[in-house]
Amino acid sequence: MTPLPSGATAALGMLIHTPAVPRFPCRMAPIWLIGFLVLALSSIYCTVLHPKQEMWFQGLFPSNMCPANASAYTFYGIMFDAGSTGTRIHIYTFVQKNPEQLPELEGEIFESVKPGLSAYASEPKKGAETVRILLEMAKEAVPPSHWKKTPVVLKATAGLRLLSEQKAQALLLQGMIPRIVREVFEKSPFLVPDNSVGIMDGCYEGILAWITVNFLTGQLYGQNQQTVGTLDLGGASTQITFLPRFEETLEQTPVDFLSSFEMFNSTYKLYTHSYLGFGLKAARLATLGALEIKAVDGQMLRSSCLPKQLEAEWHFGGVKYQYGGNREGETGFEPCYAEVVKVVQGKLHQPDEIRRSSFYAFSYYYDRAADTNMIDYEKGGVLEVRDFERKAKEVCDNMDMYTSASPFLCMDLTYITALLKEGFGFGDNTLLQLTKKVNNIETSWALGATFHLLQSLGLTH
Ligand SMILES: O=c1ccn([C@@H]2O[C@H](COP(=O)(O)OP(=O)(O)O)[C@@H](O)[C@H]2O)c(=O)[nH]1
Ligand SMILES: [Ca+2]
Repeated sequence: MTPLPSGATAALGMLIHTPAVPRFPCRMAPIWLIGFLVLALSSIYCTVLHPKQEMWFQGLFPSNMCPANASAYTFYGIMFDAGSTGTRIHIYTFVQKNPEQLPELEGEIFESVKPGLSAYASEPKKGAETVRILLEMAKEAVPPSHWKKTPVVLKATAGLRLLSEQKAQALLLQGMIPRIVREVFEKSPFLVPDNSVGIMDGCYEGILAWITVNFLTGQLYGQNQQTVGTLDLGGASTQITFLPRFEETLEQTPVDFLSSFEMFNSTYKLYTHSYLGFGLKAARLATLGALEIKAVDGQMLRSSCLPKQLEAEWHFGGVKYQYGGNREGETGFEPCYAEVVKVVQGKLHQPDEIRRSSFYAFSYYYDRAADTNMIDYEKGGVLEVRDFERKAKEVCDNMDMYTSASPFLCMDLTYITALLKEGFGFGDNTLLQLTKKVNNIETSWALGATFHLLQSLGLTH
């Protein structure tokens, strides 16, 4: 495994450049008065306020105009996350205040589109166009003088790895989407490193998300580091990553679940695994039995986790599925749990230690908890594993009241419960910190991947 950045950002100093500029009266002030005001404000800004406080006039001054800041320089990194359900752009701004200090992460611009690139298997040009439109945003966010030295990279995750064989060949082996996306990058004014478009190995997904979360929560530098484990639930795959505290965990873990890397002068030996086919949407297909059937077209797939009278169509990864409720048979939490548990039982490694730890959980864990008002959509919150089970029972046993927004709500909550308890082996009272953003930065593998990228290009000191 390639070593991860040893000298990346060590402190978070976030200045928010969204000044609320008051409206001035139309009459022009005398020119000397304007000059005096500019000098006075810039001097207050440079000597007293910068970088501690946010003021309406702050955005009027370039960050390098203050003498104390003369050696500060800003640089950027652009990371695309091509996931199974959507494509996202992360544009990060870093500031190096002086050569002795590590650069700081100043902020992130984030945007996403749906569906993901795998939905464009038969029309790769359209897929690449979604990337081009997102990249236009980067031209707004990064000043033209920095375009040439700002790297742009796209990493695809589980969606593309799951595509049916024929389409996967067209897409990956012949490299249609990667080739066209690379052309989009080459036509842009940004720096296009070698291997700028590719598929990310599952184990990196977990490690890089763990780095992001532990960096953002301040656990990768300074004293008293108490790292936190991370749980990511994508559409097609799911990852679990933590730093084992007990020797016996290391002894009882298969070697391919352990990865070592160095960061901020420390070496971390992480437990990490990506389970392909255990993402929320892949689990829906597995529950419906769609993965065992070769030609799913025309087959009605039924489940006790769906509203009884439902019959509908669902497109995922370029394939059309027809699904519906158990018209004749049972519906509700119990029969649903019995169906769903088969998808996970005995298929995942269960490290003992996790029963005694707490974890950060994001992506679909967050979305389903927010959809059912267990947490605030903006702020997130802390839940116990048993809260997912309680909510799954409530939704599945009252399907008509809950499933108008998504017919899969009962199945999704039941799957999350089964994955946590029967899959990973978490206890009922294990605490989960549901988090979408920390300090306004997305909890995604993309930040960890950008550290790695900047380090490999020698852009961080
Ligand atoms: O920046 C992101 C990336 C993903 N997600 C969540 O993760 C889900 C699915 O993940 P993804 O499409 O990345 O699937 P994967 O390819 O990881 O299996 C999305 O619907 C979101 O809920 C998110 O909240 N922010
Ligand atoms: Ca993902």
